[in-house]
Amino acid sequence: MNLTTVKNALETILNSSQEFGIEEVDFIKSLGRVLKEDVIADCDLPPFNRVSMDGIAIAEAAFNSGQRTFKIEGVQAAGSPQLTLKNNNNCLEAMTGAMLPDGCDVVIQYELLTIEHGEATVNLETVRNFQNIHKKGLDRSKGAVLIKKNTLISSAEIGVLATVGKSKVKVAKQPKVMIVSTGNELVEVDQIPEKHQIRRSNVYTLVSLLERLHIKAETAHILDDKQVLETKIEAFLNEYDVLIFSGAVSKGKFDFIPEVLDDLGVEKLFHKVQQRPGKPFWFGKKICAERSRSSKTVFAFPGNPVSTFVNCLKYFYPWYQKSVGLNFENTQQAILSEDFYFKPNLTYFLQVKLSQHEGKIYATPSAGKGSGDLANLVDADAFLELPDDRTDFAKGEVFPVILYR
Ligand SMILES: Nc1nc2c(c(=O)[nH]1)N[C@H]1C(S)=C(S)[C@@H](COP(=O)(O)OP(=O)(O)OC[C@H]3O[C@@H](n4cnc5c(N)ncnc54)[C@H](O)[C@@H]3O)O[C@H]1N2
Ligand code: MOO
Ligand SMILES: [Mg+2]
Repeated sequence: MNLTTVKNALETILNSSQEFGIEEVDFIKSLGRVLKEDVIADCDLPPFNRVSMDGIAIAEAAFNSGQRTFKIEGVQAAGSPQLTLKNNNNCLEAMTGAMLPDGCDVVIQYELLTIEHGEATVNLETVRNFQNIHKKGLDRSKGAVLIKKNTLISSAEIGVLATVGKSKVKVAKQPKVMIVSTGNELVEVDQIPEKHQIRRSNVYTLVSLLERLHIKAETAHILDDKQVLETKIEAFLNEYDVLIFSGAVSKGKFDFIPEVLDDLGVEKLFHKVQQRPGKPFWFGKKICAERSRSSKTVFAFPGNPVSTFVNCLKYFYPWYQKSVGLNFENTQQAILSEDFYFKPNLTYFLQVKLSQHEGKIYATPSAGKGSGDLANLVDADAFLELPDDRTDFAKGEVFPVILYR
């Protein structure tokens, strides 16, 4: 049997990544999306010399000439236009966030003052020019690139978008995704299964995995009926950019997905990967004739829950990340905390529990009872990727790790 290596499978998948265009969204809805324009400072940051302590604003020259008591001329509040110190020997009370009054270059906080009869006396030997003043343009200058194109928007970026007045922002369009489960044995979550049935769980795992990427996928369930599968999948291929299947890709009498996809003109790029779990993974693409640049991508994951889970993380995630312009290299690694043995000539995605010790991340095997044991996923945190070229993995060795928490 001809198995594709994990490396080749991933390479094929990354080579078939595609862009889905750009759209403009309200900045507050852009969390988790990928920015498709540079965000520029529309003014200096801060935009004016900003008082950073509540107190009084004075002229340094007056202080340096020996003066310690200053008559209060008025109050410079935040949100009020800039005042001017009329007499250089006086002061203005000035609040945090206010413009530094014209003629002042030092702010002294209330804690270091005594105020009596409209005069402030300073209990200090020296002052520093521009003390307690956040200087105009100190953080960034007008015109500076504050956020680069292709940045994943987090709460930090949301604040910056707001501050430069980007109420609408250009982001990568998300692919339209349909997640399909198959199988006569599956019933809905709110149903009581018969003795021969189980509840349908994989689609919900997949929906939630895609939600972490801020993709809102739709779902469907199709029984093991080739004709029905053909009709429904044909319609889905017309409507969606990506189809993700779970189940019916192995050798069973009712594992119709590969032949149905073939009948519908989806080109198989590989079927079966040299890995466990998730070996019968089928991946393909359909080029749409009428819009030649657009194509449909099909991830048909094996039905066992752990297979579906790990394959979505290992293959769909980087495909999506590359498609929208994000860095997709998984550089995370962990140290195996005990010896492990795995005989088959397959890349093994070992379920592990992670822990930290002296700044290092350790992975303790929590292998579970095979790819049907989805309960074990709750006890683990990640998959440690053990290469297919050997059987013994020693305590202390470092391997790539795919986290899901
Ligand atoms: N003769 C062989 N049999 C099998 C092989 C093989 O190489 N030769 N491979 C095994 C491996 S490995 C896997 S993985 C599974 C893959 O099976 P399918 O992709 O064909 O999936 P199904 O047969 O439909 O289901 C397998 C298993 O998963 C359960 N399942 C399916 N969908 C869901 C869902 N949405 N939620 C929860 N559970 C689901 C299903 O009930 C089955 O128990 O094939 C092996 N067999
Ligand atoms: O690929 Mo299967 O997932 O080993 O059970
Ligand atoms: Mg099967």
